[in-house]
Amino acid sequence: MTTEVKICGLRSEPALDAALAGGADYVGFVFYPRSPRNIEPAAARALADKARGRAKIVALLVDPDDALLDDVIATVAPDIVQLHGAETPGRVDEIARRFGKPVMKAVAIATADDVAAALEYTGHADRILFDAKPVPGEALPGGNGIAFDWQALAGLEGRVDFMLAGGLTPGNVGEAIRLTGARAVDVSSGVESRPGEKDPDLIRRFIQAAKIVKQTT
Ligand SMILES: O=C(O)c1ccccc1N[C@@H]1O[C@H](COP(=O)(O)O)[C@@H](O)[C@H]1O
Repeated sequence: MTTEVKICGLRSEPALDAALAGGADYVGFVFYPRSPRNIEPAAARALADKARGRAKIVALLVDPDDALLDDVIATVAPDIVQLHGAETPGRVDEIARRFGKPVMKAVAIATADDVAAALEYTGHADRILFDAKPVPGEALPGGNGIAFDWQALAGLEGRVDFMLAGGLTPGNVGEAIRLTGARAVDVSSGVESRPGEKDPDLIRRFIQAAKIVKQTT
């Protein structure tokens, strides 16, 4: 079994093509106007249609209301909804029920206590995404290219279905997988030449570096 890879914040065909050719398992689209990776639902639909059946399509939203979810889900038809805001377990349930899509809930991590607190989403979200806690005053709730101390996830391997994110790059993703036992990894900034500008070669290198690591179980 190889590590699953999600390439997030796609906005162009060359970047999508690199993700698909490299063997990405998930491709993510960001629906958050403050992000340099924000994409309109209609533009995401065109890219998603090219990826459909080859990689799972993930719609990333931050504290979305039902109207935005209605629009994104009707237009893009994602396979998975990624919630990257302050959504409560109750709101996760509500969204999963109303839209009938698997939900991945992102949780901001700095310490092992944050990991323990994140487990409140077990039984609500289909998967938990561990991302670095943004530094206070940071512009975005995610996509900042910062890593957290992976030791915070010690002991979690095999007990919780999680995806690892935050500051991953082609250079550090192998070590991150080995240290945490992550079965799935997610990247945005680490495969960009500047915020919002994906680099096809970095995408290819990231997927290769993640997939080469042997999963032990
Ligand atoms: O990518 C964004 O712009 C973004 C905006 C708002 C919330 C989350 C966002 N991205 C997600 O953040 C993590 C970590 O990204 P990075 O690799 O450290 O840049 C990842 O899950 C992205 O999908």
